[in-house]
Amino acid sequence: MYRIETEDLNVYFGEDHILKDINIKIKANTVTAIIGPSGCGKSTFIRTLNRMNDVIPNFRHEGKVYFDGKDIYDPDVDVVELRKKIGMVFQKPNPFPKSIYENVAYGLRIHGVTDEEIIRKKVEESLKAAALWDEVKDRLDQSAFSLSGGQQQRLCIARTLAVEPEVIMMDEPCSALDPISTTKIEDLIHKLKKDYTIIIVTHNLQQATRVSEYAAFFLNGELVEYGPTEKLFVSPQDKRTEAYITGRFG
Ligand SMILES: Nc1ncnc2c1ncn2[C@@H]1O[C@H](COP(=O)(O)OP(=O)(O)OP(=O)(O)O)[C@@H](O)[C@H]1O
Repeated sequence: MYRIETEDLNVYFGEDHILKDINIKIKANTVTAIIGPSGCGKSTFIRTLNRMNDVIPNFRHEGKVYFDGKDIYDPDVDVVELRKKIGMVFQKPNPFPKSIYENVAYGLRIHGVTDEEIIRKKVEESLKAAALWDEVKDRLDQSAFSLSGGQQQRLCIARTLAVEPEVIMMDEPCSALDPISTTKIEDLIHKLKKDYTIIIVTHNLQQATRVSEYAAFFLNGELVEYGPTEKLFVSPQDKRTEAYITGRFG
């Protein structure tokens, strides 16, 4: 069984047809890169996978989105629980105006965990998993805003990990970061793959080749090509993929 699967997925914002007949199957414990020029629907696609588009008033979809075989748009699906299982990290680090510790503890508290010892252990475990613990262990009470941009992004990853997701979606997580912080996030993605399924939107094609095993090329709302990253980059099957990866547009 695939962890995430879409079947003839179409997405509309009002009259605009944003995603067209998307069929994709994503295996557990893999990293999939979503690539394509600006405005082709990458963010809309991943936001459809954990129902984040639901908040947009004129959003409408047709087709199916399965998570572990269950259609996430079925009426009996608990959306809060779904978003806990399919976490999201955004382009710009967005820590809360709270301490480093409380940023990671937050998700546990809103999900009803009250035992401080459990929370403390989970905060430490999540910060370690996000490769941030050694840098912050002596300053957990300081504001999250005292961290560098790269550290803030790893803090946001720790916050996502704390609620034990199964899938982590990252929407251009390195685009606001310097090269050293970018390398740290990429190393982290390699490590996290063992325990999580990762979907990353990136404009950086080198990054896609460095971190992902599968790549999906979107263009004008269509999924033009999807397959093993190496194959897609070395021998693209579609002329449009070839044009994009060789820098002829986008
Ligand atoms: N809330 C919205 N209401 C209406 N149209 C929207 C909304 N959000 C996005 N769109 C449109 O949907 C299309 C796809 O946008 P999306 O943000 O998914 O593209 P993208 O590939 O992620 O772009 P980028 O790489 O620039 O972030 C665009 O034409 C955009 O204008």
